[in-house]
Amino acid sequence: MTPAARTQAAIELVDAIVAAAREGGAAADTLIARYFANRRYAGSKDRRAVRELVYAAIRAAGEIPASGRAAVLTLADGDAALAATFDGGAHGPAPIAPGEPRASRGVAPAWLEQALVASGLAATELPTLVDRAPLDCRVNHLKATRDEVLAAIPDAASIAATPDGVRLPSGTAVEALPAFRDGWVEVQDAGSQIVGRALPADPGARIVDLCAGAGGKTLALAARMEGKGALLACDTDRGRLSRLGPRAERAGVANIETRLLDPKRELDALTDWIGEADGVLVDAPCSGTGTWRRNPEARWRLTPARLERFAATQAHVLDLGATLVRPGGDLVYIVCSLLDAEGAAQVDAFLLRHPGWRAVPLDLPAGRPRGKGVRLDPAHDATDGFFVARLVAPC
Ligand SMILES: C[S@@+](CC[C@H](N)C(=O)[O-])C[C@H]1O[C@@H](n2cnc3c(N)ncnc32)[C@H](O)[C@@H]1O
Repeated sequence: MTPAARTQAAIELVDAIVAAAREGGAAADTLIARYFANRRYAGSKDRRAVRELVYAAIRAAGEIPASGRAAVLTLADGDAALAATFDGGAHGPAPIAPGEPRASRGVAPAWLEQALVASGLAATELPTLVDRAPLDCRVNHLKATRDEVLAAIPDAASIAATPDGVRLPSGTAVEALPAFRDGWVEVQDAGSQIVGRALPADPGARIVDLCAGAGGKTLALAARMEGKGALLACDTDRGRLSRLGPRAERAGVANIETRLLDPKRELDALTDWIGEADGVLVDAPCSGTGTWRRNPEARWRLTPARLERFAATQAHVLDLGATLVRPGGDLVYIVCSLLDAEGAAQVDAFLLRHPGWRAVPLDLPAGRPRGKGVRLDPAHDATDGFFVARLVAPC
């Protein structure tokens, strides 16, 4: 592809991503994969270049842009080589017309930037929310030590704040590495590794991971439990939960049971666990404001109404989790969001609804206190953004 054709491809892709954000369509990565599936003439260098341009355009536009062209033109204003590709050639974009509209630069839509600042983030820190994320992995101690992984992957470096974390150069094809195929490492952001450790998980414990998804935190819990005890992984999403089985097999974990839950009737499938769990992890569905580094277009999809629906689901799954905890047991609440409405305020509201429960201090190697929990963010911790709180049931 010529440089101009790459620019045109990026414009078309940003158009598709904008439409998907407006209509609740597929994620940017999926759209990019589909686009190239139909364009076999694009080589790997073309794909990489187009993808980088697409993500740079998404990152630069805080508000949802009017068009892909407006978003890419914003980048072209500061990049003479990119501007030169608007040459009107057969496969390239039309020349830039005087006064053509540009996408407005920013971190997020104005209402979200305001909500983040009201949640205690400094305006100067906001740009870190859409920086490029590193590629972090967790060493699976059931199969290897961190030193063995560092020896096997020479480009990997220890992540100091985590006992099991290693950071790889961005873009590493991790799934092709023998260390990945043999279950020595799992892809998991350092922040996710750190907040997951808020839940005690001793060998022999009985633990429920209520919103397990594809099991990123479940597998970390299983490793800390050394494969001993009972670990129940639940989710309402069949597709996500079904990915946990093969991952557990690769990781050499045998003590995970999965259960698919019916939304709003979750307890029907959990009667045998009511009041029985030593610990329950509620890694609740959320707006994902802490993971914009990985999914920058997510900030164009969020609306105040969607945020309210997330908050209602979070209260619901927290109450559900509390039902499963034994007297004196732990309920750990996590969201990958930096908004108080989904973090500190959820915990305050939970404690008002559940007299006798208390929040206990957390001793984590990263993050700062926020309300009755701890918050990690890209600016201070070089991780995705998370809120975590540990709640203890009355005896
Ligand atoms: C933040 S994701 C979990 C990520 C996962 N724990 C990990 O570490 O990879 C939240 C999950 O909650 C699930 N979920 C949504 N509503 C739920 C409900 N009512 N009960 C249980 N899980 C629910 C979603 O399907 C989603 O997979």
